Amino acid sequence: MAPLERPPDVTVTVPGSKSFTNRALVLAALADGTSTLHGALVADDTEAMAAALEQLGVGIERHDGGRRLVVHGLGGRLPAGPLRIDARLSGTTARFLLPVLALGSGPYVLDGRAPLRRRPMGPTVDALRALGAEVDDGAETGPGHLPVTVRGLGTRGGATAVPADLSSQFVSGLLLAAPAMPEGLDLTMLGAAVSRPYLTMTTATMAAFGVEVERPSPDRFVVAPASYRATAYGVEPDASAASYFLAAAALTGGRVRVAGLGAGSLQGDIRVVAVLEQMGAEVELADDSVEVRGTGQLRGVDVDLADLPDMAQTIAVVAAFADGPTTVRGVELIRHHETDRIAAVVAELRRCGLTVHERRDGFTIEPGPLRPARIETYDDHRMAMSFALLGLRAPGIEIADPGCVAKTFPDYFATLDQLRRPAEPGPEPE
Ligand SMILES: O=C(O)C1=C[C@@H](OP(=O)(O)O)[C@@H](O)[C@H](O)C1
Ligand SMILES: C=C(OP(=O)(O)O)C(=O)O
Repeated sequence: MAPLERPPDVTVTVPGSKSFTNRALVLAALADGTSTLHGALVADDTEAMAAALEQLGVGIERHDGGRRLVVHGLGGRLPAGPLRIDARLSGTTARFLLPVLALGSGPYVLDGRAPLRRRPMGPTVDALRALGAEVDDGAETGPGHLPVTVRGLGTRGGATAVPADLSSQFVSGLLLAAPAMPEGLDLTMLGAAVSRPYLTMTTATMAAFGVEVERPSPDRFVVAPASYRATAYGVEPDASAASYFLAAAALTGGRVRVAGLGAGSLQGDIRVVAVLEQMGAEVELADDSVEVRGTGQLRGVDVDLADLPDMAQTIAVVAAFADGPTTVRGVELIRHHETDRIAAVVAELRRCGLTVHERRDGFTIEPGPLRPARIETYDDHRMAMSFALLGLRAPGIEIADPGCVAKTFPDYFATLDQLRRPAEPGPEPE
């Protein structure tokens, strides 16, 4: 990708939220009746979820290229096994589906591709055993890892404590299935919870499908046995996907607006604009749109991204162009994402010639001139999407395995090319 010839001045459209799409798919599947999802993401992560649910007997009609889904729910009744389900590379599919599988007799085997087999599943496995399910894990890759076999005849529900300092998805997945458990769920989080905004996204989506979650304390969730109500659900644009275009405005000195995403979003990653503003960009967060304007000035910052861990790579590439060092902290958990994202960011920015200091929970980037480099992406869509931004300003940046963006944003590079469009006409003179 050649550097931009002039700063962008565009409005871009990003696809639906992966996180909301996969939550809504699970709840529509558990509901009794027919739901419609509008604006759904069409990508590998969501197709993994949809295909898995179809194996469980959920009817899914795809319209408008898969962006509108008509889902015929099971009402919590799962077919007997044996079934083998492939979560591919999707952490949400794995962590959200395991508790769903514990609602059926099974046996169900949940597996995934090698990078997903490396990611932790132990907190969900332990919680499901505590709730009465029979779970065999680690036959091939060690305890707490896929493939995992589930038999749910004994699942009662009730009380359980779940570590929340490694991933928020273990808690989210158990909550999503909770109303279908005979005794419901009384879940207490252990440790310093990470990615907290995703927990709010979970309870908000559950409410949209008719189930309320009580929160007696910030770390405790109580869900009574209940039935989800089939509904029409609108998926908002993906704030994580939007971040790359908003960051592009900040690091090129241009203007980028993303429609359909605004101040009311529950997605924690919308908060990336506060970091871009701290670095020197101008930000306009309206009800139904977000706009970032680069000012030509970028300051280094010291930020804790524990609530928006997927933004660590986005901020890292902006930091490469700042006028001082940037430290990202509070994101040790991203070592267990698609790849060890801390090690990957450090290695690839060093490959570009920057001095980067690795921390246990993040990194410190010293900005400087970038040399041409072929960026390794480690099966990680966010490595590809974030590091591609370097090429908007620096020559000779090549992204290895660009197709890995299909995990959540198949059209990413076509959308990124829109930054080369001629400036949008300004308002007519008075
Ligand atoms: O619940 C979700 O939809 C997600 C939660 C987060 O996972 P972690 O809590 O493991 O960071 C996030 O990184 C992921 O992209 C999506
Ligand atoms: C961590 C991510 O996804 P998941 O955990 O759902 O695979 C991500 O999209 O950055």
